[in-house]
Formats: sequence, structure tokens, C-alpha cells
Amino acid sequence: MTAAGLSVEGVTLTAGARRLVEDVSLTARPGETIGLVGPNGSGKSSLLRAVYRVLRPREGHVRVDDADVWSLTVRRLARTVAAVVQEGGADFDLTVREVVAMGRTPHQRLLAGDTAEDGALIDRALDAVDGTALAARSFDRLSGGERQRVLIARALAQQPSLLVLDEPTNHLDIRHQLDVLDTLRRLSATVLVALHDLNLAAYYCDRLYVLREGRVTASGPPADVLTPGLLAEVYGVSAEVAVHPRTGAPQVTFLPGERCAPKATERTGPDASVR
Ligand SMILES: Nc1ncnc2c1ncn2[C@@H]1O[C@H](COP(=O)(O)OP(=O)(O)OP(=O)(O)O)[C@@H](O)[C@H]1O
Repeated sequence: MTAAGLSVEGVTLTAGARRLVEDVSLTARPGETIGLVGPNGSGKSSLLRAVYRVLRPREGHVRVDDADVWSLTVRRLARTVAAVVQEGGADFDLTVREVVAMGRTPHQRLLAGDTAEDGALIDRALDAVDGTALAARSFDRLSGGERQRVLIARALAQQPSLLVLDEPTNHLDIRHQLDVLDTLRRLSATVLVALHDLNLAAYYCDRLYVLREGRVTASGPPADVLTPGLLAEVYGVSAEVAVHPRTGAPQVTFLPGERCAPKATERTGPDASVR
């Protein structure tokens, strides 16, 4: 598995007359783990959809290793980019192992079955999400968290150069959240992941992009981005941020009794520097 560079350049996404994302630029160097954070409706899922080529930008480009994603064949795209998305819970009527094996399809010749190497990759992907014991179970009868882990295993089996994940820790208990994020962190692939949990984002991501109302409002290493001022401005919450003495990562402690309103998006004063 190799890692790809990602370059999102001035992307604007629309649905009818509505602008979902406006003039967003983002880069990921090969092997980086990039976190997308921001309030509900800020455009994270829409931006991810543009990266895995479901939403075509109205303006701008998404390039993976310098190739516009819209110029790739479907097969080439599937060998390069894997996605774990929120709407991925389709009814498959397949066993867990069969669902994970679907990740190998882009690498196989037409009608060729799984090779021994495919089998080993499927086993390894299942093991990485603590899913070996689920292998013979019906995917449709799994719990929400079990399904989520299996869909992550399918993406791992795909051996992508770029892995795009929308809230992959949704439905997972804390142990499995940490296991999944540890696994992503160890991958050589480039990872773009939308996360709501700012402390997990701070610990696992090399850099963060903060979206607000469809625009990037701040970006950089977590320690630079996750400041009390930014959290008040973007989320309208009071928080303290300290470097945790054991993990070395910024740790956000929310102060629920001191909620404040998010600031208006118009930036005319000195605060414009957070952009
Ligand atoms: N197909 C669509 N038609 C109209 N509006 C849409 C469409 N898809 C998304 N939106 C709107 O675009 C905005 C951004 O949505 P998006 O799902 O990208 O946000 P998000 O940051 O992922 O939110 P969340 O954290 O709640 O998952 C929202 O206001 C949403 O209602």
C-alpha cells in the first residue's frame, strides 16, 4: 500500500441554488492523517463526497497524486481511494467476510476468485477491527458499531492510497474507537477523516481543518488550531485547552455552564487572523 498526496483546490460545491462548500482548499502530504472538524452542517461530509468523487465541484479541483479524480477510470479510482461513509449501511444479504472481500474487487481480474493473498488481506483487515469472530455472521444482523467496523475492514482490504472516512467512530464503544484510530494512524495510506470528537482529532491527526458554514476557518497542527478562542467562535462553547502531560496532545475540557453564542462569520476585525 502506497500513500497518495491529496490537493483540494478552491472547491465550491452546490446542490441546486444552495452552496454547501465554498472555495475550500486543503492539502494532505502522502502518509498524513488530516482531520476535518466543524459544527453540524458545516460541509464536512459534502467535502468528503467531492474527494471520493460523488459530488462534482461546481468550481475547483480535487487531485490525488496530481490527477484530477474525475479523470480516473472507475477501477483506477477504486484502487486509489477508499471511503467509509455514513450512508454505507446498505442491506447486503452477505456474510461479514463477503462484505470485506468486496474491498478486493478493484484489484482482481474479471471473474477471478479470491487469491491466497486476497484471503490473507481480508483476514488481516478483519483482525484490525476486532472482527474475526464476526466473519461468518450475516452483515445485515450486526449492531451499528459492528457494521461500522466491518465497513472499515472492507476499506482496509481495498488497500487504498487515500482513505476517506466520515465519522468512523460513530456507534463505536471507546475501546473500538481507539483501536480503529490506532489502525488508521499506523496505515501508510494518507487519511482524511471527519471527526466530531475534538480530543480524538487532537491526538490522532497531524493537522486539522476547521470548517464553518462551508468555508475553512482555521487549519494547522491541532495545538495551533484548538484554542479556546476558536472553539468559542466556531462552536459557541467555553473550553480550556491544555497539553496533556502523558499524551503530549492538546486536551480540550468543555465548560458547559459557560456556553456562549458563536460569533457571526463576517470577519472585519483583528480576529480575521484565525482564517
Ligand atoms: N443534497 C443536498 N441538498 C441541499 N442541501 C444539502 C444537501 N446535502 C447537504 N446539504 C446541506 O449542506 C450543508 C452541509 O452538509 P454536510 O452534510 O456536508 O455537513 P456536515 O458538516 O457533514 O454536518 P454533520 O456534522 O451534521 O454531519 C448542510 O446545511 C446540509 O443541510
